[in-house]
Amino acid sequence: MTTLEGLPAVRRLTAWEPTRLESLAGEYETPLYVLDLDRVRENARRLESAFPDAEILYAVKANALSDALETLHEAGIGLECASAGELSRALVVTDSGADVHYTAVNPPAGDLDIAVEAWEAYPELTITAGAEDTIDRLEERGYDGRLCLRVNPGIGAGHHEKVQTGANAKFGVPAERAVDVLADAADRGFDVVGIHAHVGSGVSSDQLDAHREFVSRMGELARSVTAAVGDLEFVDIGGGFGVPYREADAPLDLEAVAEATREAVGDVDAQLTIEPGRYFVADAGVLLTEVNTVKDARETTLVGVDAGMTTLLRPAMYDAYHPIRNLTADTEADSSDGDRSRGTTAQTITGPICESGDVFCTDRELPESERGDLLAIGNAGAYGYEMANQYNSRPRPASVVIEDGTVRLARRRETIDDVTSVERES
Ligand SMILES: Cc1ncc(COP(=O)(O)O)c(C=O)c1O
Ligand SMILES: N[C@@H](CCCC[NH3+])C(=O)O
Repeated sequence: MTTLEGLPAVRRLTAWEPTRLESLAGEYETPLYVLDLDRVRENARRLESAFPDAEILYAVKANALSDALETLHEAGIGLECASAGELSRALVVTDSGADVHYTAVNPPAGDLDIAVEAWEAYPELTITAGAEDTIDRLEERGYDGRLCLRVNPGIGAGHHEKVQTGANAKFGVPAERAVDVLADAADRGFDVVGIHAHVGSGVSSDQLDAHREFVSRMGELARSVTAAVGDLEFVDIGGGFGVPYREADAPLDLEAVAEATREAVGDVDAQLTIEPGRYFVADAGVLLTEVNTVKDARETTLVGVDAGMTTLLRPAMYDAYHPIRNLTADTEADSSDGDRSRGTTAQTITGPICESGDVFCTDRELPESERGDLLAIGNAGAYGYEMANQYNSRPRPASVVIEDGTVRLARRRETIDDVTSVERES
């Protein structure tokens, strides 16, 4: 059983050093994403120790920053890509392509062209198809390389309905059709290497039963495919391992997830493959943002900050909870000469975007905010920058990484010119 105190299974926002974060904001301005690469490595080690015999890939979509990909590649983790763009990033990092999977979901023609070109250069690349059309379209492009079939297992799980994929018809070929589809693909000359499914994202320990049912369906399917079509090299059960976002949430019991997985697929004569994204990076990232407005509204104190739903979309999109800490108030409270101690009050924290959904939290009890305060929004390492956008013609923020105690700029802040220049170029 993973415990909070024993293993560093969850990194609370309070573990970040406030004065350090303040100095980063001072140097690089806000809003600013910060990613701790040492923490990413620790998360990788925890996954490796829970799944010692598995092939582990990183789902690049969680955070595609080159520094994150390089760090994980050096740690022996492969890369799972959801688009031609992610694939292009992975090919910069990989040596042979053998540790790269491209998972095609209704792939635009240009993506398939790039994936097939990538395979010509890296024949050990694996392409995972989630529809028979995708297999046909690969064949039309002359592809007869390593093929994995994404199946729809008919069971989903995850932190929100919008991220549950396992029973959503968009994702994968119905599992009951998999044997026929793979037999046909093998007859057509594809190198059938695996089956794949992804139950959903942000699966927590209280959804362990759904995970158990999911992996048991995958085990059963793997045995049927092996009997009817031939040996499989791997069974890929996707990612989805949840991390705690609320202060009171327990960390995912990774050992229990691994044990349930082994019970279901341990006797299948194929490599187990997992491809988490969030687990590697979520708690390795924070978003720093500055308070610019404090208003006494009718029922709450309204706090305006310089990050918004364009910087971190998760609260607006999924009502996702992210821990928030007022670093300025904490530094004051810690400083020896500081005799100031702020009270707390219920605050609604919102960004600069013209949408009423542009809210990070509603009526959350936090130290009273003042203009100029620096806030840290925790667990922002996964699906943070990746889902950032330029709505309201707002440039995306900068990202810095911390490694071995040093900080470097990993991605510069966009400018308004970056937002508009593509029009002038066309
Ligand atoms: C196919 C696939 N693999 C892996 C992942 C990674 O999910 P997570 O970040 O929840 O581990 C996703 C995203 O949900 C996915 O769609
Ligand atoms: N973007 C989602 C996760 C979805 C992963 C992709 N299938 C989140 O922030 O929770």
